[in-house]
Amino acid sequence: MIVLASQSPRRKEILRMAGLPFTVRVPGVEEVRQAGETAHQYVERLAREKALAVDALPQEFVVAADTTVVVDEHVLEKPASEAEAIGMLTRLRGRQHVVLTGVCVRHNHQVWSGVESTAVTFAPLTDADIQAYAASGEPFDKAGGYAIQGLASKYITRVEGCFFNVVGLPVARLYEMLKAAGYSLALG
Ligand SMILES: Cc1cn([C@H]2C[C@H](O)[C@@H](COP(=O)(O)OP(=O)(O)OP(=O)(O)O)O2)c(=O)[nH]c1=O
Repeated sequence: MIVLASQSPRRKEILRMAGLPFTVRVPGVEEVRQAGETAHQYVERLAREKALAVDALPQEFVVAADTTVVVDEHVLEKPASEAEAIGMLTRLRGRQHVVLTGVCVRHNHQVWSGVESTAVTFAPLTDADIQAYAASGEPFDKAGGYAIQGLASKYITRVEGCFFNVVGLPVARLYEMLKAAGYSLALG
């Protein structure tokens, strides 16, 4: 059985869509980037910490992830205010940025992890577009302040790489990691 160490509704939805049965155990991990840590190191470390922060039986496969948005070396996490969301979207509009998701599988004292990267391009949004989107409330529990699978979908002109990685879980890469760890769908 897969144990999803996440409270993200999007991560649950992606596992459900992929037909991977799971239960949820929510880790209590503080998401603070360490000085000098690259964005890749940050998301991979957090995914590992989340996977290690939940109890699991030897036969269970723990899955955890952490997503962040990087543009011009700036790491954009979840906006804490409408003003912060407006600032993020202003930085993202009319250009390409990268979404990184660190993903971790833990099984029987063994840990596998990696970072999947997807390039996303935004249309040139007007200030009015950005203000309306920020006022929608959608940005607030999303890294980078947008949801490619939500209202922001009408603003995304190009995706290069795994789409589900942007939403929060690179499910094809995760499935390869699960199989490498000995997971089989027949196990349920
Ligand atoms: C970029 C982007 C992010 N997101 C979401 C996915 C994640 O839920 C969130 C990134 O925050 P995370 O800190 O990775 O995850 P989380 O806090 O939501 O959940 P947990 O730590 O318990 O696993 O942003 C989207 O839903 N759509 C998008 O387009």
